[in-house]
Amino acid sequence: MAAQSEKNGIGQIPIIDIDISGAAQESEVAEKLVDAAARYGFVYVRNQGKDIPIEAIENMFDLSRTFFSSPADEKASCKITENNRGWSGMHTETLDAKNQRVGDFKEAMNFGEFVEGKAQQPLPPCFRANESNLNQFQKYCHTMMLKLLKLFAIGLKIDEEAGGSDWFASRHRGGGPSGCTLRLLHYPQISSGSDYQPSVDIRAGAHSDYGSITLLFQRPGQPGLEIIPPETRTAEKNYGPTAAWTPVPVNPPGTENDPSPPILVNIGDLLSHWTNNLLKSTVHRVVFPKGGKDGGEDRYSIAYFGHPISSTILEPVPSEMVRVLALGGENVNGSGVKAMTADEHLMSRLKATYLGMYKDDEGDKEAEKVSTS
Ligand SMILES: O=C(O)CCC(=O)C(=O)O
Ligand SMILES: [Fe+2]
Repeated sequence: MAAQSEKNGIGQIPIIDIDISGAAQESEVAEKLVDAAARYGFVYVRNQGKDIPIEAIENMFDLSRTFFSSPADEKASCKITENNRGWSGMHTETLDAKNQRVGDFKEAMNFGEFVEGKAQQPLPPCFRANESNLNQFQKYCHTMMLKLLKLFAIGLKIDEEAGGSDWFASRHRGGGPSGCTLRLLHYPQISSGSDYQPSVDIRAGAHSDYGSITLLFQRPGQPGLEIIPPETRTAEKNYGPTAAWTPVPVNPPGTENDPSPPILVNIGDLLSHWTNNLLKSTVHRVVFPKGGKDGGEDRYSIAYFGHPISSTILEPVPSEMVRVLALGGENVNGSGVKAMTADEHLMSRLKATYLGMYKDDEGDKEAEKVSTS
């Protein structure tokens, strides 16, 4: 099928088809992908079940519902630890501490990498019985991430002699652990009598993702994601209610008849930092549906956070498009910045998110330093 990209109006995130045949089409799609990532930091990837079978996505959502409805002590048996794996309950995570009164109205389950098909973390019975499906789903996501990274490298015209189209992908596969994380998310509906304040409370506070790229799976009829388009962002980092929050529909026009909503792909802080902010790490959040206290439905989503191999040194990207953006200061290509590894970058961001879980308090300071915002 022909690759297709359309900008359906101002402020709308482009929809791209990555079902590619032939090199000419590949570079056309790659260019569109880089344009979308440079302008919005987000792009919809049509989902016809070619990269990831629709059934595998449906099964993951079924499993997610089963897990989140299981008894509290079962969930507590795999509680999140410093390695960022496991279950985090309601209000555990506070993505935007400056603007939030309480933590996010969500619960989540993080899976780190599997080794030889086995999870490297405690699993409650429902996941234990589905370990091979979880492993397979993670593989699908990882493979799709590598395909996208290849397209980004082509779109950025990375120098052939330095590795060309494989430059990013080769730093995300084989040889050692990485921060790659599969995350199931559940945003429960508000029960009557709960301490929920519609004017301030939020399902997931404003944040940008930490890694290279994120794949996000959403469900029809369960909206809530919003972004601040980079071009509307102000210098003073206003992520509060008066920022230019723009809803991101689950099914943008033209995708309603696809077998599954498009997969949203967004750029994380690390890839933005790495490309001297050519690709944007866009701030986003998840809000409650309008309608008040007793309204709304449960919302489920699944995110795959792609990261380079932990020991990867974030050396300058050998691309003229990236080099011309080197202005010094925060840029990897500039002077005076310590070349950090992917793992150092990730740890600095995690410490800022899970207030209190990491014992030292350096996280906030380090996060400020590496933030691409
Ligand atoms: O649930 C969503 O739609 C977004 C989740 C998200 O942004 C995250 O977990 O980083
Ligand atoms: Fe996110």
